[in-house]
Amino acid sequence: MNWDDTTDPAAAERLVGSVADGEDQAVEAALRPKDLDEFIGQEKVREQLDLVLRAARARGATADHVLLSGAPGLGKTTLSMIIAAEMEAPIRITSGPAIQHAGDLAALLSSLQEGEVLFLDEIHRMSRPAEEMLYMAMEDFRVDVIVGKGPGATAIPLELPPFTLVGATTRAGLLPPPLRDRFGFTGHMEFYEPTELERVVHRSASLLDVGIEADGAAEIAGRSRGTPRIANRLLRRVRDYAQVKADGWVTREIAEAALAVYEVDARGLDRLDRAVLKALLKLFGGGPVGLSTLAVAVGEERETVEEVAEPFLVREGLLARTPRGRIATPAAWEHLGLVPPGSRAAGNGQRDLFGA
Ligand SMILES: Nc1ncnc2c1ncn2[C@@H]1O[C@H](COP(=O)(O)OP(=O)(O)OP(=O)(O)O)[C@@H](O)[C@H]1O
Repeated sequence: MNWDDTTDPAAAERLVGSVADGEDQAVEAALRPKDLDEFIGQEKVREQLDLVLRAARARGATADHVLLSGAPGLGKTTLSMIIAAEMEAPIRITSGPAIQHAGDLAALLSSLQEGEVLFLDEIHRMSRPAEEMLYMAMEDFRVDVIVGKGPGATAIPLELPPFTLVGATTRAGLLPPPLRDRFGFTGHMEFYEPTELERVVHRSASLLDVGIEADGAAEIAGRSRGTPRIANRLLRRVRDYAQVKADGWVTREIAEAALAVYEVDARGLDRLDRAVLKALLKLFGGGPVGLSTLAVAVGEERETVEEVAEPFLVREGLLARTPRGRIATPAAWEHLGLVPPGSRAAGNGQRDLFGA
């Protein structure tokens, strides 16, 4: 699945976008769980990783390389920091797009300390030559530095200290098998359950010194699209509202009122998501309709509809992509309080397609 909405500017501006914005980056450091016990949810990954790390510690060895895959904002960076903390090792953080030349990677690898954790975000976006150098570095803790050009070029082997590579990717399927195979452990990060996100919201509220009722936390969690980063962001907006419009205490009513101001609905859809669904239902009778036509109808670029709005609508079972075009599911009609044309369900409080 394509979760990689990092390149679309429309994605970055959204309150429910999963990519970190400047404000997120500033506060996220304070909200990150510091060890595996504090890390909420992802039970399988946590349990498996715990075993990998304990075993490495017991052997006095550097932990195996770890690959973490999953959508943005699910906690891959946080887990890499936890890995370093649990191994009592320093961590270096960089990303695939920042390593464009094999020489950049050689310089980085040769400056690592023994046992250091190297977190490589967006590992699927590394250049080919750097990727090939990484194979040998991961397996043999050695790189060949090429000196000179053409027939006179020579490869000088450079020994590296043992290190743990933690690679993160939103697109595990894009990694070449030789790279994937060199990781000793792969953890697939799933979207979080609402009850887990409630715990995330409670924890963050306590760190941010925000008073919150259980109902208020549940309301925020239910609109957070399975993503802790979004939960934390919505909490901050709700906190603003509670401080400006009330006494600072977050109740269900306050959370609902605040998120209505920001146009994030009960299921976590925002203005763009609803515009796409509304056009599909009201203008095209639920489809099928082609992506380009749908994009024109909502006044957005085709890529914005496809990469920013659709993945969540599909995941929520509100929209389906078919060979004949996009179609709305019965859940979409229900969510927007509309009834499909020809349906005999009108009269139960829902409006039919043409507002009758
Ligand atoms: N399991 C969790 N428990 C509590 N908080 C979490 C958890 N996972 C993530 N968070 C919080 O969500 C925020 C985003 O997490 P993080 O930066 O680790 O995500 P990411 O998957 O690395 O995102 P990206 O792919 O964009 O780099 C952080 O502030 C972190 O505190």
